[in-house]
Amino acid sequence: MARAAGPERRLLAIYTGGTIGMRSERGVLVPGKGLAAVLRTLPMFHDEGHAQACGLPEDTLVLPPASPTCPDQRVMYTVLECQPLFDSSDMTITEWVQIAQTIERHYGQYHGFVVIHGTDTMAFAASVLSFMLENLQKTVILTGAQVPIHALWNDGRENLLGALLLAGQYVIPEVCLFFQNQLFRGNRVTKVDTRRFAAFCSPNLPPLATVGADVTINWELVRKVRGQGRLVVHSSMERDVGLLRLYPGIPATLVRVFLQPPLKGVVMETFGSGNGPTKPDLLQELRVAAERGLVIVNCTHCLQGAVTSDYGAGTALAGAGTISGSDMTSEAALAKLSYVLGLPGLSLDGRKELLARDLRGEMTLPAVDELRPSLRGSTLGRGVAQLLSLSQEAEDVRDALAPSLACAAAHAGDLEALQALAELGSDLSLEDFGGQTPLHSAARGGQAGVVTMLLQRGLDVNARDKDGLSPLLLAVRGRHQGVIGLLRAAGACLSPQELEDSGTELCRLASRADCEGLRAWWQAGADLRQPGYDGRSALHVAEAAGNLEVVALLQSLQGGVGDQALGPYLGLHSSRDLPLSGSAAWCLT
Ligand SMILES: NC(=O)C[C@H](N)C(=O)O
Repeated sequence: MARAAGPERRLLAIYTGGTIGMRSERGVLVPGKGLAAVLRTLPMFHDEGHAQACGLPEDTLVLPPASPTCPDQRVMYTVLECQPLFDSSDMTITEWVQIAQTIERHYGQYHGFVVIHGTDTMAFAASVLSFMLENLQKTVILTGAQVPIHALWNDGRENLLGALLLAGQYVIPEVCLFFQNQLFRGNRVTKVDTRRFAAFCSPNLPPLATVGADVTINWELVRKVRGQGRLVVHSSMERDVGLLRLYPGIPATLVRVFLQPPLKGVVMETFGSGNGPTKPDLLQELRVAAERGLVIVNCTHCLQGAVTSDYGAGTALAGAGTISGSDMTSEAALAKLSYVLGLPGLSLDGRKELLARDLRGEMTLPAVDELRPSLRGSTLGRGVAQLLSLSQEAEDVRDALAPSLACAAAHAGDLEALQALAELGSDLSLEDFGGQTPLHSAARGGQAGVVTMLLQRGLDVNARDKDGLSPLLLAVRGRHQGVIGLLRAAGACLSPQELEDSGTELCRLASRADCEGLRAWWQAGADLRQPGYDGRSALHVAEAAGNLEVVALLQSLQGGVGDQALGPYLGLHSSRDLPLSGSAAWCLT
C-alpha cells in the first residue's frame, strides 16, 4: 500500500447533488446544476494552461500540481452530473445502486472515484456503497459541504479538493468519506452536526487519514486488498428493512405493528450497551417476529461503544432472538442488513452468520473462533473457518487453498462457505489444480443455488477445465436439468466438438433406454439427429431395439433444436441483466 505511482491519475467525480452545489431559490436552498462549470473557473480546481498545453478533452479538468517538486504529477478528473440532482434527503437505495453501477461501468477507465453527495444521508450512502462494492481495489471517496461552494465562506472547496487529492494520490481500497480534513471509513461515520464544518464523526474507528500541513495515512487501519478478484457490484439490496428506536415505555403493540411483514429485517436501536425493556409482552413480540424469520439487529443508540452481554436487560433481548450489532452505527447496520438479506440463496442461519461477521470493516469483532459456529460442523466448514482465522501474514497459504475449497463448497452446495470465501476476498473464478472453477463443481454436483450465485458474480459460463470440459457438459453428464437450464440461459453452449461427439453418446443412451440422459442432451442444445460413429442416429438405434418409449421421446423432442432449455429461465444472462429496481429517470450524463 503506497502512494499511487505514475505521473497522471484520472478520477471520476460523480455529482449527485447536495448543499455543495446548491443555489438559493425563493429563500431556500435547492440542488444546482453545472458544478463542473463552476470548478472550471476556480484555479484551485482547474489549471487551464496545462489543460490547453496537453490538449485535454473539453470535459476533463486538471488540478494544479500538488507538489512543486513533481509538477508532472497531475490529477485529472471528469465530473458526471446526475439528472435530476438531489437533496440527499431524497436519495434511496435505487440511486445508490445507480452510483455503484456507474463506478462499475467506469471502473477500468479511472484510478479512483469521488462521489459528491448531500451530507444529510451521506453516512447511509457510504455504508450502502461499502457493502455493494465487493473486492474494491480503488479509492472511492464521498464528500460534500455544509455551505455551497459559491459562498465566500464555505467548506465545499476544501472538502472537494481534499477528496480529489486523496483519491488521486493514494490507493485506499475502501469506500471513504472525507470531511473537514479527515478521511473516514464510510461505514463508520454518522452525521453529528447540522451546521459546523466538522459535520461527521467516526465514533468507533479513528480516521484513516488526516490532512494538515502533511497528509497522514493510518495504513494499519486501511483494509488490504485480498486476492485478485474483480469488482463485484451487489445490486439486489433488500428494501424491506427498517430502523426502530426504543424509548422508555415503548408499547409492545407499537412494536408489533412495526415488525409486521413485508419487513424482513430491522435495526433496533437500544439503550446503553444493548439493553431494552424486559417487559414480557415486548420480549414476546420480538420473539414471535424472530421466529417468523424477521432478522433483528441490536445496535446501541449511544454514539460510542458496543452492544455487550453485561446486563440482564441486554441478554433478555438476545434471548428473544436479536443479533448483536456490536459497535456498528445504525447506518452501517441498516445497510448491512439490506445487503445480507438481498444475497440470493442463503439460509436464514447463513444470513445471521454473515451479519455477525465483519464484512467491510464496519464493526469491531470478538475473536474469530466465536464467529462461525456452524462452519465447524463439517470438514469443509472447518477448513473455511480455519482460513478465516489465518493471520494477514498467512495470506499466501489462504490464496493457495481457497480455489480448491471453493470448488469443494460449490460441489457440496454450501452457499454459506462460498459466501464466506468471497467475503474473505477469494476470487471465485480461480481454478483448482484440475483447472475447474467452482462453476464446474457446482454444475457437476447439480447445485442450482450455487450456479445461480456464481453466474450472478459473472463467472465464465463456458470456461473449460484441463480436460476441455465445460460446466454445461458436466451438468449434462449428471443429468441436472435445473442447472442445464440456468447455464443455457446464461449463454452456455456445447462446443462444435462436443456437438459432433454427442452422436455416439446419444446412440449409447438410446440403446440403454436412458430417457433422462437423452433429455439432458436435448436441453443442452444437442441435435438428437446427430449420427454416431457408425452413421446411425439415436432414433435408428431405438427403433432397431424396438423401444417405443425412447422412439416416442426422440420424435417429440426432435422437432426443435437450440433454445429448448430457455423457457422458464429466460432473462437470466449475467449479473448485468439481473432484475434491478431503479428509476430510469435518474441517469448520469
Ligand atoms: N449539507 C447538505 O448537503 C444538506 C442537504 N440537505 C443534503 O443533504 O443534500
